[in-house]
Amino acid sequence: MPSDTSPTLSAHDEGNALDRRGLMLILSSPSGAGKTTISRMLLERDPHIRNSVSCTTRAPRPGEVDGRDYHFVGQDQFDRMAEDGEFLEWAHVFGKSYGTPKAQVKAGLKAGQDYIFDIDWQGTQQLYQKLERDVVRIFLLPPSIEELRRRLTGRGTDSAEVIAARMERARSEISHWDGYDYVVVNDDIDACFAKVKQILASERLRRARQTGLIGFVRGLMEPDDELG
Ligand SMILES: Nc1ncnc2c1ncn2[C@@H]1O[C@H](COP(=O)(O)OP(=O)(O)OP(=O)(O)O)[C@@H](O)[C@H]1O
Ligand SMILES: Nc1nc2c(ncn2[C@@H]2O[C@H](COP(=O)(O)O)[C@@H](O)[C@H]2O)c(=O)[nH]1
Repeated sequence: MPSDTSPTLSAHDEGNALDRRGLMLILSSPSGAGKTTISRMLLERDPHIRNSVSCTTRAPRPGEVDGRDYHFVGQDQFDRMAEDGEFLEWAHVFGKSYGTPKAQVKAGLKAGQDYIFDIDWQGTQQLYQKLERDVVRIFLLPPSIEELRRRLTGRGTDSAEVIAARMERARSEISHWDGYDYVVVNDDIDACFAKVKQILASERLRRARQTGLIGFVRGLMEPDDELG
């Protein structure tokens, strides 16, 4: 029998697992490749992961909700927050400012909470420099440049000018693919989602994240009273 101080198996993730530290799942891609779609699918289906809601100075798109999709802030407020060190990372993207608020994430990770980040390569590098062991980096690629244009146009949320600017940046965004742990081509959405889920499931099982393992293994290795 394990002693009183041995950890018990706790309900965590799918099925029972040991207590563990949370992880930061980063999704990056050229604009329109499918980060938001995959993030939403994950958030709807997996109760153990939360969205890291960024601040941005860009205007809301139709259907976007303040506080859920982004915190929409003015440039002055964003600059003040950056100056006060309120961001884990921040960057200028497509002429606007975007940043990840620090609040919650650090404490959440310690308590075993996972977070999903839809951020660009600049933010990914900053998070990796600060929290390397917590970060899992996935880059999504479109099946072709033509399909990327079709998706940006078909989304119907941006002006022709905005779409042209994002297409113009697509190749330079794609050039950062090799700064990621995993690269997934988002051709079929369900197949892509299945791969992202597989990555998440494996990363949750990493030994270094399983903070309950040391005590659990110690308990297993204690002498068995019944054997004498
Ligand atoms: N595998 C797919 N097949 C077809 N359409 C897709 C697929 N994945 C995403 N889409 C569609 O492509 C459009 C762009 O997707 P989404 O908004 O998720 O991209 P994004 O990478 O988050 O873009 P941004 O960086 O501009 O926010 C959406 O209309 C979405 O429904
Ligand atoms: N470095 C950061 N990049 C971010 C953040 N939030 C979003 N993004 C990236 O910006 C572009 C454009 O996003 P959109 O919603 O305007 O289409 C995209 O690549 C996002 O991943 C952030 O907090 N930090």
